[in-house]
Amino acid sequence: MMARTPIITGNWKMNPGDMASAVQLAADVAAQTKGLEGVEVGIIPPYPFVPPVRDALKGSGITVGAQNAFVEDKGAFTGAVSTTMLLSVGCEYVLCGHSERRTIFKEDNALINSKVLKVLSKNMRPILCIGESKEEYESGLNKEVCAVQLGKNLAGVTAEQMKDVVIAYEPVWAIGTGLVATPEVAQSVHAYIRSWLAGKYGQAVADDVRIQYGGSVTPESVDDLMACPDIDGALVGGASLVADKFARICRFQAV
Ligand SMILES: O=C[C@H](O)COP(=O)(O)O
Repeated sequence: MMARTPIITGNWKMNPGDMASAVQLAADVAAQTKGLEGVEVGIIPPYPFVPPVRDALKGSGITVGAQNAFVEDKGAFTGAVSTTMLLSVGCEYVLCGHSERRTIFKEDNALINSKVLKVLSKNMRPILCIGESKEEYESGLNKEVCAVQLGKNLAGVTAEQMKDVVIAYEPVWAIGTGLVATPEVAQSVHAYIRSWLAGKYGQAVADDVRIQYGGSVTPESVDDLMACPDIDGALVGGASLVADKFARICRFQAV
């Protein structure tokens, strides 16, 4: 098994409110993570801010990704943005299946699967977000829900392609609520996800896939989460909008 390089990404969602603030935030994150080694740090801004954020991060080693992509390359698809366009402005990865896309924008598993395959076909990396709702969690169905999403969203993805896939386990009840999953709960689901991947692709492939945790990650919670053997990074929302908080998360101290 290769050592898995931890990956911390900041999903800015529909924030901050203007380009100047976005550039400032990116510059502050770059300054405050300077010299950091052994971890991949990424920022996932709204579409219009991708090129200026990319420029503000130049030389920092921080990568840039996109929050969404459409499955066609170009044409009459008003409001859509293609993977080709994202690649041309320097995006290295694309979030697929974020719960806000699943619920607010009604994306179903088949569409998410098409997006994962499209992103991979462009040699970009999908960050596939999965996770259960509060009701499903309370009914003890978290692993079953993840298994269904993995099966449907990774349909047609080969073992060879899995080296470019990052999975983000994001329990919906933990997103933006301050209710971070305990390290025990998160580790147990991450271990389950890895065993599911081993069942489909073999243990060697599963051992190399990075699995992020997402949902109310803060400087206070990151160290204990990152100390878990199957937690390989964090997908950070709210705390990624505050440079010193995000930088501290990137400097997690797993013991
Ligand atoms: O993509 C990020 C997640 O939705 C987590 O968001 P949050 O850190 O604000 O809970």
